[in-house]
Amino acid sequence: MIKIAPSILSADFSKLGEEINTVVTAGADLVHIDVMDGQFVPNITLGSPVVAALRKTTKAPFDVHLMVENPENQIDAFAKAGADIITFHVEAAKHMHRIVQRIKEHNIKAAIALNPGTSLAFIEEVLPDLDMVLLMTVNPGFGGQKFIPSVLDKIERLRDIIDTNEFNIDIEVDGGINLITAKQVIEAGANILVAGSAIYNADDMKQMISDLKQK
Ligand SMILES: O=C(CO)[C@H](O)[C@H](O)COP(=O)(O)O
Ligand SMILES: [Fe+2]
Repeated sequence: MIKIAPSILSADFSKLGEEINTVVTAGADLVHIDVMDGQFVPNITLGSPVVAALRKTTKAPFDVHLMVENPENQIDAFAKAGADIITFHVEAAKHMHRIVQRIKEHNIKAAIALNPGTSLAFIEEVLPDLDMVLLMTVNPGFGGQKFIPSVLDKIERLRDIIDTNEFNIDIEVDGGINLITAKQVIEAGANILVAGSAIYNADDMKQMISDLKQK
């Protein structure tokens, strides 16, 4: 089953609570929250107090994508704020295994993100401990960027590893997902699609979410 996770990076930040409810009503399976620290990526977005406030506005699962240096310092705060999945970047992590365990201590899902230029080999040893892998299909930092097609091959290779080993791990993709690239990533083996601009700029969000699932 394909799940859609609208990224609130493309939402109107002056009314985030309403914007989340709009996509949840339109059929979002998860709410994707992009956390940027101005260090790992150039932008700064929001922190755990904002997530805690948004938690009061919906019961929908929060998929928190940490684009931050030293992610180990942020796990407890975002878990307490109400994250259901916490994803950190392998490129920012010195102690990957420890961070995964730290997330799991909160009884929530743990995921690792890989930039387009990062090899799957970096997560091989921790793969059995993960609930999800996020394969970035753009370089992180901004919404509305162009999909990088070379990641399709990486999605296929990860799908093969997961299926061969009978791991229960979701493959999420993030960046430049639209009606054309959604078809490509689903065929390659992704099952959770993040989409920001495609959903928030759509005239009919409900139709867009349903169309992105390629039903
Ligand atoms: O993590 C992200 C950027 O670093 C965002 O989730 C992503 O870019 C979504 O935006 P769009 O669908 O417009 O590309
Ligand atoms: Fe993201």
